Amino acid sequence: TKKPKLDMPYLDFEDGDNSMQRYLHDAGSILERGYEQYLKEGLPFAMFNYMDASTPMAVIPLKYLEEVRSASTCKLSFNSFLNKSTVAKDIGGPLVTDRVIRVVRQDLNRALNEMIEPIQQACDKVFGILLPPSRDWTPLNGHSLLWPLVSRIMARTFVGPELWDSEEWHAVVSSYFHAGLAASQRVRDGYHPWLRWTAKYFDKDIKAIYAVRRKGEELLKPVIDARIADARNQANGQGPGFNDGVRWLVDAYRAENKPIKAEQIMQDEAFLVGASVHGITVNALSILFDLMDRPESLAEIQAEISQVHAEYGGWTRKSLGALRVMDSFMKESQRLHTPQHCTMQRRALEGYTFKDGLYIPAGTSIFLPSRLLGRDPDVHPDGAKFDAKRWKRMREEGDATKFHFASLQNDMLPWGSGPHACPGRFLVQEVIKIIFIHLVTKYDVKYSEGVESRPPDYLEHTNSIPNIMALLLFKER
Ligand code: HEM
Repeated sequence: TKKPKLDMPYLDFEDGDNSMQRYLHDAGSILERGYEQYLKEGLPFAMFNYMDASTPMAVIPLKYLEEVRSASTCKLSFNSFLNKSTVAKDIGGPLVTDRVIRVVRQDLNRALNEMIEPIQQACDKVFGILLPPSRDWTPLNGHSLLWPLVSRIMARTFVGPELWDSEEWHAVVSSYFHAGLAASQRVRDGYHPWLRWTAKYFDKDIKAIYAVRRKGEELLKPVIDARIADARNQANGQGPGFNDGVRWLVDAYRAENKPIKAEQIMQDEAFLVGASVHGITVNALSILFDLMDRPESLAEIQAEISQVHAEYGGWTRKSLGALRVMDSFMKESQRLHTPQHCTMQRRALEGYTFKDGLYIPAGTSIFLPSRLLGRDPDVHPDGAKFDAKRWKRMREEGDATKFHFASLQNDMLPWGSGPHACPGRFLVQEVIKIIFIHLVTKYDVKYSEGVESRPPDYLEHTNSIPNIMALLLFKER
């Protein structure tokens, strides 16, 4: 018997230009049309999937959220979606595993309190180097400031004290990330799925990935040995001496009785870098642009920082939690400018039928709307307006435990939802707050000559990335 096909309307560009380039830079306009025409009516639609040309994307409405959330990972899989769309296996990139997810969800979140101080030290050092004391305005784009800063913060968290500030390590991380992006795009666009395994023999970026992996393994080996020794010492009643990603990974492999290999730990670290550095960088930059456009909010946030600091005497998770104006501003910025148009992506590992009969064939990936949901005025009152204190008011007038930057909500999905919701979101919340405490208390920031407000986002398939290359001017206050 013939297998059922994806049964939903298919949207493409109505003017007939359906080139890959068009999907790379303009897919958002199809999503906008589909959101208004179908999703808001509770109906799904399909469109070309730039990340996997073999099957269309199935974009489904919010009414399926609960079912997607609770579907078994053997049927609707986030890991499979990610591994397939990054073509990680064919380019030698890192695969997401349940183990590495567990490390973030359990070990990282347990350690968050202890991370606050090292994150502040990383900020002190990197700001000091990139924006040294000067009476003049220093030009720097958002990427040049935030990438090295966030990369060091994440290295302190996931690698530990030995390599967090190592130029060699950061060169490995940066080369791996950039070669990975280039290779995955070229292999997706240029190789038939059956022939992708051959790309490693020809593609210069894949060769670069294997080379930086080896370099990274060399750097990690002494760190891994120190963590194995630390775990042994702890078993004998001493320590622990380390609380970082390499130690958590070593513990995870030991608990499973699996060999501890530098090769695998390097790949786990690469996944953690990929999941965190770019996302935090663009989220922080987006908030910075929104803040520069609202001097009255900036002044309120500066006043809140000094009042909370005076009250608590320093920065801990508790005092960071008391920055309610800042938290609300961050969340409002994320509501309007979350980079991902869609989240809750899952790949159907077998044919999947929703309760109302909607059928998703094996191999098809589903997506839920995130950015357009956040902007929808029927979902968020006065949805087009940047209302800086929207979420602070909701906490005061409604439930004080909800509506934080890292809270999960059904009416906006920047972190996804349910058991697979982003486990790194609490770290993101604290990191962005610490970065802004440094930035707005120590520096004035303005746009370069001729730019009045937030520059337009870059559109990249179903993502809208804040303009990381726009030049900003910084001066010590
Ligand atoms: C602003 C930055 C970030 C954003 C916007 C973001 C967003 C997301 C989203 C939308 C998901 C999918 C959730 C779902 O489908 O239900 C996810 C998953 C995940 N994120 Fe993040 N994330 C960010 C930063 C981080 C960081 C810093 C880490 C690591 C520390 C991290 C680790 C993960 C992991 C491990 C998963 C997979 C969870 C699972 O499948 O159970 N993310 N993230």
